[in-house]
Amino acid sequence: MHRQPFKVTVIGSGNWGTTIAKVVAENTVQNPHLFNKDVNMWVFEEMIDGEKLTEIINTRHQNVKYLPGIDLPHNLIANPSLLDSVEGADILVFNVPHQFLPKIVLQLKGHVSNQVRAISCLKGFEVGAKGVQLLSSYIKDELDIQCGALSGANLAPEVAKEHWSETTVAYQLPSDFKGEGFDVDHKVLKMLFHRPYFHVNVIDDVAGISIAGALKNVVALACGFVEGLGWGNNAAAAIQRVGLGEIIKFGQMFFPESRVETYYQESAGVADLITTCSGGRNVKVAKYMSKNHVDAFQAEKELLNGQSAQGVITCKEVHEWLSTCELTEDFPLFEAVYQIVYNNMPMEQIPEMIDELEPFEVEEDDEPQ
Ligand SMILES: NC(=O)C1=CN([C@@H]2O[C@H](COP(=O)(O)OP(=O)(O)OC[C@H]3O[C@@H](n4cnc5c(N)ncnc54)[C@H](O)[C@@H]3O)[C@@H](O)[C@H]2O)C=CC1
Ligand SMILES: O=C(CO)COP(=O)(O)O
Repeated sequence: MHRQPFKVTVIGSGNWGTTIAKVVAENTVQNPHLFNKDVNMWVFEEMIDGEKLTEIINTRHQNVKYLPGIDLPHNLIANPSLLDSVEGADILVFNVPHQFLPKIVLQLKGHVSNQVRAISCLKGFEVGAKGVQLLSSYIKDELDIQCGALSGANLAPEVAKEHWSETTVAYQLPSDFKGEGFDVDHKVLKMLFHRPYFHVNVIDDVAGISIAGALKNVVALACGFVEGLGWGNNAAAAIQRVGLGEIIKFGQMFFPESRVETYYQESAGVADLITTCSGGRNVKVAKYMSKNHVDAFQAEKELLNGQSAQGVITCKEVHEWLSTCELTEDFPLFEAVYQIVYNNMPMEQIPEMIDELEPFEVEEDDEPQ
């Protein structure tokens, strides 16, 4: 880590990756004392009608595949080489669908100084030898760099169009914090992400915002199933109520450092659950499955043009972890989503699966005469 101005690289260029890169690049231009103007964005290269996506971004300044119709700042530079894009960076902003993170981190190992600081915008978990891990902890452990998170009620297309929204950034200062002006702190992160249309609150609770962000995608799938069945708003609200309970329980059980207040006080909590269940990709994929009788992978393929509905993978990660702990019965909604997506359980069975009431037993004396 050098003295400011800090150099920033965004790793990822999907729907949210490109949107956050736009936000960051707008702020680096406006704050030259704090940040280097140019922002590298690592792009998983692909050809679009015979042209490289990186070349399209660098010449037409639009990500025509993952964020069409949105003009990008000219100081945002697409780079197809992961290692070249992180060269000299002080701050890494990770923003890829989380199934690709292990491969990316493996490539970065040995090429990133432990003085670099990072923020993960990913929503999901890593389940492996270390049990269930936050993605920020996974990045921190694998690369030996301090890593926080950004999560909120942020449907990318709305943020990209500069419609007002809020978000939460969570970051804990590392034990080798170098001091103001020499290191990343809450003030620097606010300057990096806050825009007039994108209001940032910076807190310490990395676990709370990450758990909420990962698990609301699973709840959104359940919401899409009942909506697709035509059960209406009451059913969707019931799913969100039960889902919120399971999100909080999961946090308290496996990440006791997370704070319950984060779920209702921060954009990353209930607000993100509501927006995702209203108009996110997860709810759309689940509705499509329900209406067209296709599986989740087919629905993703037909609907999302290469984008990812992260709940499809997260429900499996959650199931694997809960099975290891023999606790699947304690999270009936998460388990129902897993069974629907991976074992063809009929969606109509959700109410029975999540029913928390004891079966109503008629006493003999009460039986109608
Ligand atoms: N899109 C949204 O509205 C929001 C997304 N998020 C989260 O941000 C994270 C990133 O999501 P998006 O940017 O929307 O991604 P996306 O869903 O648009 O996925 C497309 C991206 O994946 C990349 N990709 C495809 N194959 C790959 C491979 N083999 N290796 C590496 N990259 C590959 C593509 O190049 C493209 O950049 C996810 O965890 C998501 O949950 C968070 C808030 C909002
Ligand atoms: O995380 C999101 C909104 O905050 C985006 O949700 P989807 O991935 O379901 O679109």
